[in-house]
Amino acid sequence: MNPTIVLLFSGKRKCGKDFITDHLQAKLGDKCEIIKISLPIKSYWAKEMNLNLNELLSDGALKENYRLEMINWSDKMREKDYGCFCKVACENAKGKPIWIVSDVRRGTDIQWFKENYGNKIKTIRLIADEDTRRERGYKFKSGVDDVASECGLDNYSGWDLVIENGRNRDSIEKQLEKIISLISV
Ligand SMILES: Nc1ncnc2c1ncn2[C@@H]1O[C@H](COP(=O)(O)OP(=O)(O)OP(=O)(O)O)[C@@H](O)[C@H]1O
Repeated sequence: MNPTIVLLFSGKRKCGKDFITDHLQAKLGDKCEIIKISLPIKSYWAKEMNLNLNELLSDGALKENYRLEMINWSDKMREKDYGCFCKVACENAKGKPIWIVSDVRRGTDIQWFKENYGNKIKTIRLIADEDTRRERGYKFKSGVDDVASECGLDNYSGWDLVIENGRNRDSIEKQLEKIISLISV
């Protein structure tokens, strides 16, 4: 079964992509599935390096230790097929009507979803001020924060919704309400 709606979430490091999409999933329940484009990348990396996949998926230090290498390896793969990780990541979600893609990072990610799911996609940008992101553990790293995986969508202007998740954020309930209103239009 194809999805009826595909929500694409984007935002810079520590803006709260996992936090917001986890809460959204808890609210929507069985109807939805979270898709992480980074999952096939991390699965490969965990296998190759003999790492704990769950730890690599969590908000801990392991992810940061390997982030740069994972970006560089995955960019090489994308040069051959820009949709390769999007395609594999979606396999797990087949059967659910609402797809929540929690880590859209590049124009080619949006392009791939548009090509495959057309007007079912809605794009959401999460923003947070740098101080708040720093409090959550963000620290600028050259090769990570100044390359396409982090900045690829900085100049994208077609967002269906922009959500503030920094110092001036609304309550999570209000944030979720705004997102859910996209599903019903
Ligand atoms: N609205 C919020 N209220 C309270 N804590 C938050 C909020 N948003 C995010 N956080 C916390 O900030 C930290 C970073 O958030 P999260 O992991 O969701 O960011 P991310 O955008 O997914 O980061 P990354 O790009 O590194 O994967 C987490 O510990 C999370 O619980």
